[in-house]
Amino acid sequence: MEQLPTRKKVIETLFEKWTPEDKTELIPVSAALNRVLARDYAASCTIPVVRASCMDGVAVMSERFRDGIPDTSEWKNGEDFCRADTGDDFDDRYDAVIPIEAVTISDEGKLTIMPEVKVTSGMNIRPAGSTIRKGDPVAKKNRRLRPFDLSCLAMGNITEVEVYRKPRIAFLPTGNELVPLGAEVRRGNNIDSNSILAENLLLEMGAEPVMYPVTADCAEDTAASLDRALKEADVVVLNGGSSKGEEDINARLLEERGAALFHWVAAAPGKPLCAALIDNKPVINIPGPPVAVLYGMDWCIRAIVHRLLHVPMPKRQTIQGVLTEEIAAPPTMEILCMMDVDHTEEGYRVRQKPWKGGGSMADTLGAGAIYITELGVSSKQPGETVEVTLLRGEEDFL
Ligand SMILES: Nc1nc2c(c(=O)[nH]1)N[C@H]1C(S)=C(S)[C@@H](COP(=O)(O)OP(=O)(O)OC[C@H]3O[C@@H](n4cnc5c(N)ncnc54)[C@H](O)[C@@H]3O)O[C@H]1N2
Ligand code: MOO
Repeated sequence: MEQLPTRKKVIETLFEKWTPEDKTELIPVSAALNRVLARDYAASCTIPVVRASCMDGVAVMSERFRDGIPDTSEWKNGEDFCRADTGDDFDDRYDAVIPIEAVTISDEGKLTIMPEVKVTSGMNIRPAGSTIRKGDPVAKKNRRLRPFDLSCLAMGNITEVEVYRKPRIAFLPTGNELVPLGAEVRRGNNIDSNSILAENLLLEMGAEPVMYPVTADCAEDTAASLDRALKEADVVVLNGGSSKGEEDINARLLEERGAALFHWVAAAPGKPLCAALIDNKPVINIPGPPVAVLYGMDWCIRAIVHRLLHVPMPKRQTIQGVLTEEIAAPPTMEILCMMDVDHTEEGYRVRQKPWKGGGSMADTLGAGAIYITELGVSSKQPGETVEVTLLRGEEDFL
């Protein structure tokens, strides 16, 4: 049997032939959570500007303590000492802070210092720049900004940041049978559930979905929608119409334009996937079945989005589970298996959900984990341990 191109091969070839354009924008730091920096940033200020107390206490002049605790009966607040709490600045004449627990200040403002107190210059004082120094690096290019990164930028008084624009990914559902969510479902109809799936997968990836209404299976209309999407987006996903039916015109359209790099891949569900490049923009025809959309969005579009975002794909949580039933798959294909996960006293037990016959698509999509069969391996037997990737937090299974 002919070996179809693997997911790896498709992505490698696409990335070799495609030169993504870096598009950036300037946004307020307060709106930058999870965005990716397009340049390095350094602090534009020093904090503390001079220095600050690092205890709640009393600031004093250390030279007066050279011979032990001085007589403080005539000391005046604001002249001989002053209150300086944690983080406070104070007059330059003082150079040490005594913790408040080691002194008493009477109602009349008279200071008494405990006899065992030792005072040295700089005591309990944070120097200038101990929070941040002008010019200190505060955030690095190609970092996804987490809450603590935003606080570092704020400490450096950076108000706006240059980030990569969210990749605009157009999603074009196609099919005469499709009706929008909420419409009456008549004989022969199917609800366009892939749009809500794709839109939310894209949002999770940090992309900006550009959603199109359903286009009928008509070559002219699809070509017009595709051209519009190519103007509006960085990447276009054409959904459905990828296989061999009369109405399967989408992959054909890409082939006719001479843009197709691959049609049919060694990954199923979704084997008739077609990957193309038009005007230096990836155009991916993901097959119509919902699990094919889940898989295609995951291995192909996710890789493209992260390339545009300049960050590696986040690692997902995996667990080791013992198979309760055989998984059989052609050794030339990487098959996405939707898995049920059970937590027992002996650990995890996993089982493939049916994806063609024997169960509903809705049940299949509700799987707790995925397993992708390995090239060159034709079956996994009950009792074997496999690594599965969780689609929900592990806490959901415990
Ligand atoms: N004779 C053959 N038939 C098929 C083959 C083949 O090799 N020979 N390949 C099969 C494989 S594998 C797949 S995968 C599918 C691919 O289907 P298409 O990409 O052509 O998709 P459609 O025919 O348009 O739709 C298939 C199925 O998916 C539903 N669909 C489509 N869009 C949506 C949407 N937006 N939301 C929800 N569901 C959607 C559609 O209604 C159909 O039920 O072809 C096999 N056939
Ligand atoms: O690959 Mo289609 O790959 O049967 O769903």
